[in-house]
Amino acid sequence: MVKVAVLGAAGGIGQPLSLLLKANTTITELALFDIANTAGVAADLSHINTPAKVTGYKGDEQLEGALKGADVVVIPAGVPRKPGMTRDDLFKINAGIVKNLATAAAKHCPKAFMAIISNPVNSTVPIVAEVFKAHGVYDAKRIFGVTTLDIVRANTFVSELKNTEPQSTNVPVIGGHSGVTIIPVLSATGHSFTDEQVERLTQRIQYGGDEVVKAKDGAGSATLSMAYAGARFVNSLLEASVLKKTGVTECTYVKSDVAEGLEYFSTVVELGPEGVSKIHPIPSLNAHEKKLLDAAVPELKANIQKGVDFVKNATSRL
Ligand SMILES: NC(=O)C1=CN([C@@H]2O[C@H](COP(=O)(O)OP(=O)(O)OC[C@H]3O[C@@H](n4cnc5c(N)ncnc54)[C@H](O)[C@@H]3O)[C@@H](O)[C@H]2O)C=CC1
Ligand SMILES: O=C([O-])CC(=O)C(=O)O
Repeated sequence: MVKVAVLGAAGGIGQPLSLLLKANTTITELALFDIANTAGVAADLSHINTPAKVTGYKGDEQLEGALKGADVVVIPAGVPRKPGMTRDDLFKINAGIVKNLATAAAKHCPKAFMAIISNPVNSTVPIVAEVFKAHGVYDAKRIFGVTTLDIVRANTFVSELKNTEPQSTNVPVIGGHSGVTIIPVLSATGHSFTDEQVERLTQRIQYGGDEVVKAKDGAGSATLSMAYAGARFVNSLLEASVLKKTGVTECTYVKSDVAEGLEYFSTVVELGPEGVSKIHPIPSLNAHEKKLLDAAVPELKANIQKGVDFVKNATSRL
């Protein structure tokens, strides 16, 4: 039995993500949770002839049912950006949402792999970790920030420039998931780029999210490409943990000591039966990439501290 719970399943990401997960034949139960509209999404997806039994859960009182027995919990719940906003501007609303959902997960499925999509990821991952610590069920190997969309974008943009197959282009993107904290390691692709190409690609990968926010013009941020990226990440987790495939890797934002002074960082991570199996070090960086890393550190550090403090302050008020 393999149960995946999607929290925020009726949203812009939640619906297409749930559709893609319904197509994964390893999953036997897909639990869809949201504060509204889950019944319709669940009924709709339940007619697809793949093994996963689809169930809908709505509102706080049904959260336990969605989470009980879950092997993987994916969280795309929360508000998206509008033009002019940073991901950090979402903290005010999303921090509380993620904290409450993590609290329920710590109680009802403490061993589940937690895949966090809700922004700002740089802060929401530490929030989930602190909640699990407060409940005495913390396992750093099981909590992931989903940064896969940065890799998906980087692969697309590089393959367009270099005329390579998009699926076999593989650009490591390390660091965090917002603006300057997103560090594409173009030097690791085996391609050569002019300085101007590096500049343009880096800017586009770091601000790919803004490109979509602008194009959607007030109607939200990336949903379809994020659903694709989220499904890719969950599929990799299940391949490594359930199907016991070896050598499955993804860049993901986890508790890590690869970057001095930072508690969380994304590099290539090998996935295994217990979640994180091996964290690869920061790949060798050229001078330009070292500068990107230097620029990322202070922002990432502040984002992480903000998440940690949010839970600590909330706990002390209890
Ligand atoms: N990690 C990444 O690369 C990306 C992250 N995101 C983030 O994902 C989040 C969701 O984005 P969208 O799906 O576009 O937003 P959306 O507004 O379309 O959907 C969010 C869903 O969350 C639900 N929700 C709100 N509070 C909830 C709660 N307490 N429990 C359960 N569900 C709740 C809403 O009812 C809604 O259905 C945003 O924070 C966005 O910034 C978006 C794209 C990429
Ligand atoms: O830009 C946003 O707000 C959503 C996001 O994280 C992305 O598309 O990478």
